[in-house]
Amino acid sequence: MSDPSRPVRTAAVIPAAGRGVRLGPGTPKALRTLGGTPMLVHAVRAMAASRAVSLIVVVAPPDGAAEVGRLLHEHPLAERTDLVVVPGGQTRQESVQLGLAALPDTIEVVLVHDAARPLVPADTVDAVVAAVRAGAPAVVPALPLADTVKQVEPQPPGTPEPVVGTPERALLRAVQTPQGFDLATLRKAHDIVVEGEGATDDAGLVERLGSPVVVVPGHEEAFKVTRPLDLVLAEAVLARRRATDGYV
Ligand SMILES: Nc1ccn([C@@H]2O[C@H](COP(=O)(O)OP(=O)(O)OP(=O)(O)O)[C@@H](O)[C@H]2O)c(=O)n1
Ligand SMILES: C[C@](O)(CO)[C@H](O)COP(=O)(O)O
Repeated sequence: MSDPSRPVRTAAVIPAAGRGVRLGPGTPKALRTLGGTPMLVHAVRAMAASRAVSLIVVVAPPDGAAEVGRLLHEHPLAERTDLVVVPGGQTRQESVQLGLAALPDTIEVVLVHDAARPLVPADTVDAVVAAVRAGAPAVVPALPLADTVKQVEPQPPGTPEPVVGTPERALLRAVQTPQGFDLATLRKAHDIVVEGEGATDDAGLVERLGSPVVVVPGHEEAFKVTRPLDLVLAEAVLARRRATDGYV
């Protein structure tokens, strides 16, 4: 039986190597600013806000690791959190794999958190860590859906898409990050799933192993900055936090 008083070493991998095509032309998405501070810096601070996290691996755009290193040097963290920057890959899955490869074997629990979810609250991060430490090999924060979802038969642009089904909404959840894992389980999942047959999130890879994945409550402010309107919402949330919580 595991000793609950023994410290479990927890790291966070932050994939930040995406271009942000859906946000529109410009610098890579993670380096765009939110309230004057790069989105990536907010995401790194959100992980460091959890006392459990002792190491953060940032996966930078493939040609931008030096720039990201400089940027993070200008925005230092409290001394208890170590920071490493590695270059990323062509897909999110590849970037996460490169981040996992940088983790020492002393790490037991890993969080994978999108740089594009800069405003996840510390309580959500802590809830994910706590569920993994309690024995779940894979934990995802998620929220019920507000919209009804239709399954369609995809058609070329301009052609109406026939509906083939309406999944029961009460059974669906919209999944966020950080997703938390027993490190050995996540490494195994990434090792056996070949690129191109991947999943859109890390828990999806663990599901293919046949290992259990559980959901804990997500948070509205953990939304992903994907399209321009998300940036407007993120600026508003940040401004409110700065005015009311002394958030930096
Ligand atoms: N090759 C990639 C692609 C994505 N990501 C990261 O994965 C997270 C979630 O991806 P998403 O928000 O979809 O970002 P992009 O891939 O940049 O977006 P888009 O598809 O609009 O280009 C982001 O933090 C992004 O930087 C990554 O590390 N490496
Ligand atoms: C991991 C994720 O954020 C969970 O919702 C999402 O799947 C990332 O998807 P994207 O294809 O990178 O937008």
